[in-house]
Amino acid sequence: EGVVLPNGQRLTYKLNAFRIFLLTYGAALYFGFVSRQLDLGWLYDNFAQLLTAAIIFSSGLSVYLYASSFQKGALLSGHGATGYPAYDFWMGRELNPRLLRGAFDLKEFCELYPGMIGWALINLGMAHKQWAATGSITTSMLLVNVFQLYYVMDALWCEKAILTTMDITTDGFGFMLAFGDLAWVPFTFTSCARYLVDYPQHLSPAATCLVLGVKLLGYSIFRGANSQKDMFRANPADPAVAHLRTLKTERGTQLIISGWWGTARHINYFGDWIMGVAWCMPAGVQGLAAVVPYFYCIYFASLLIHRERRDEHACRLKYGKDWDKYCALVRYRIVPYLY
Ligand SMILES: NC(=O)C1=CN([C@@H]2O[C@H](COP(=O)(O)OP(=O)(O)OC[C@H]3O[C@@H](n4cnc5c(N)ncnc54)[C@H](OP(=O)(O)O)[C@@H]3O)[C@@H](O)[C@H]2O)C=CC1
Ligand SMILES: CC(C)=CCC[C@@H](C)[C@H]1CC=C2C3=C(CC[C@@]21C)[C@@]1(C)CC[C@H](O)C(C)(C)[C@@H]1CC3
Repeated sequence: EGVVLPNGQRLTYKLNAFRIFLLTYGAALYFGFVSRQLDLGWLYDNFAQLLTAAIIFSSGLSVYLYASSFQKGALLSGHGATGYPAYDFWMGRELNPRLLRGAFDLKEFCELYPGMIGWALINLGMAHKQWAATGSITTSMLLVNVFQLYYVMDALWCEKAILTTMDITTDGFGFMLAFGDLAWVPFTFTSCARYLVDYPQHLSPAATCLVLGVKLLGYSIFRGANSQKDMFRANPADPAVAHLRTLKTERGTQLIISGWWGTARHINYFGDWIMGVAWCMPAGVQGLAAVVPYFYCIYFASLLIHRERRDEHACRLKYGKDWDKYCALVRYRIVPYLY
């Protein structure tokens, strides 16, 4: 798959994330739970050491990325090469640093492979630790594993969708994404699963149904909105999206102003956040008091609010006054009738 950058340059990517996920996660499942030759609980026992290693590695990678971005011919990010070293180190100067004569894209790899697959494996390790300690896996631990596993699989199966995100097309590869991909995602997104090893929660059937309902609501909005936009961007004449009302723009690309995208300018973020709440709910009311298992949905709200502002800025540059027209038609940023 390829992506055409704002400067017209076309980059190609080899998409192997889902296959590598199947190999690694499948092996962990078999050797951990079937042949029982692998103690996945080791991930729980050595969590702090692994996190420390991830922080050290991502920091070292960031130093390499910053230094190598000064090589002649490096393709720089539009807003990561400001001349302010601290900001450029954080955001990343080079847009798509590569190895092996351009065959290995460091940013795309780090964004989807070690962090996302690591997230699923650490969750599995938490479930294995609970299973080894108690002889069973609670409904709450199962829900967290299944929910987040599905999210990881969705991201890896739809790997080419990441090629049009701002992280690939616009943001440089610096400490924010290196640390975010390799340390933040696998070690903070697993907070709830880790909490459930120390404080097992037993959900009632009613509570389980409530969690499932919230997850289904969030996923319907997330998948419905993202698929609608992806289909429209791929082929506006597709019968599934041809009925949508749109705003024609001088840029040439149309903006959807009905369907999911008529309710809020980033309705997909709202669905994603609702899913995040469903991932935390298995920790129950006791988890709320502990805060840690609800960290994901608290952090995620701040990330999405900030991300929406960054995308708004990018869209205002892309669309100019047409974006103002769009904002007048679709007044809410993320939450319909609220924000
Ligand atoms: N779990 C996590 O930590 C994270 C999850 N995500 C998720 O990733 C998904 C993708 O988010 P993100 O990468 O921010 O990008 P989005 O999928 O939100 O896409 C934003 C782009 O879509 C286009 N667009 C915006 N409005 C419209 C419209 N009305 N009609 C047609 N096109 C429109 C614009 O690009 P153009 O017009 O140029 O096509 C805009 O720049 C989201 O669901 C988000 O929740 C994102 C970050 C972190
Ligand atoms: C505090 C701090 C260092 C934050 C760094 C932000 C990163 C954690 C996120 C920035 C963009 C991300 C994306 C995903 C995960 C989190 C990070 C890396 C993503 C891979 C999750 C799955 C989605 O389907 C996605 C592929 C669209 C998404 C891409 C952006």
